[in-house]
Amino acid sequence: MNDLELDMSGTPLASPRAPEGFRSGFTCFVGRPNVGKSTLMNALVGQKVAITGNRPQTTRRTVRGIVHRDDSQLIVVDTPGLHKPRTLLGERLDSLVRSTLVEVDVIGFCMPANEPVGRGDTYIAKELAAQRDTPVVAILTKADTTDREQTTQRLLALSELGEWADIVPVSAETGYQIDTLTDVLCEHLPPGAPLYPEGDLTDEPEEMLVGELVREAALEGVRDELPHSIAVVVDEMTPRDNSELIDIYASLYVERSSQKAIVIGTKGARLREVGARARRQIEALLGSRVFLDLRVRVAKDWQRDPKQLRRLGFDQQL
Ligand SMILES: Nc1nc2c(ncn2[C@@H]2O[C@H](COP(=O)(O)OP(=O)(O)OP(=O)(O)O)[C@@H](O)[C@H]2O)c(=O)[nH]1
Repeated sequence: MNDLELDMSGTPLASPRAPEGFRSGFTCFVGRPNVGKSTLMNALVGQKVAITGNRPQTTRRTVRGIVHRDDSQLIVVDTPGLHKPRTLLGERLDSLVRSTLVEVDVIGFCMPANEPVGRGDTYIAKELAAQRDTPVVAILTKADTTDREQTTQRLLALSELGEWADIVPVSAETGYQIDTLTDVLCEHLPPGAPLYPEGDLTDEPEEMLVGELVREAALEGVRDELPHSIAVVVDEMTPRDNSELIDIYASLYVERSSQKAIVIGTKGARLREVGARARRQIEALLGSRVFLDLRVRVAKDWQRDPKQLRRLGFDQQL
């Protein structure tokens, strides 16, 4: 397993020898868009390392969240929802999900308690059945939204969807069974030394997290196709001389000038709100005061253009 672990983390082992009985390895959560995968990862890690949103397909990047236990270390890889490809970006996402599935030690299949089993769930369950070598734990998410009887019914429906190593109902909102889920996932990890130093919660560069927080703020309240058309690049992030302030310059890319007008809003009101919201989150993340300068730029049809995708940083992740 060692080659694979080094491959995925890209970092050397934190300690050359495994402490007696220690387990370490990777998991990923799969499921339809919007079932609560990113929120669940944040709950497991105990800090916001992935952005969430009430629009499907908020997640575009593979973020690793790291859960530290006395006897194990679980690294959560955040995958975009499995979905049928519509654009070039969509196609790349799909192959990313598939390649992630074969590289983890245990898969978490997420289905929400507050919706009946749909075609998307059946499609993904079938995909997972093909991963014979990797155990799959079925997770009923958003268990806070249903009463006991409905939860039981959903658990039953979930159990009939496939061959699961375990089934665990959880709520990332209330924390219900989050520890239990961590225990269950860790049981499936191979023996091995910790892969990351104690205290690390993610291996995403700070600039990436900052960009994601800006994108999250920009997505709030926008409709239709716009959420998929927004990409954020942090152009510069530097501590200001003789001050505790960090200067951040970021560009918000959209695909058309009509979208640019929406993002900016009347007399720039909307962009100011986005900036204020993002700044609060970034200050919490960095533990420092921040000056945030946001520019909105048009990159025509970037989702379909390989050159633009590369420029916006999607080639390294996808
Ligand atoms: N009530 C409740 N809502 C939740 C819970 N977990 C997630 N949500 C909400 O469900 C929505 C989607 O959550 P995400 O974590 O972004 O879902 P995702 O599966 O990562 O979505 P994609 O990025 O589209 O794949 C958000 O509005 C969350 O606040 C939960 O345990 N309880």
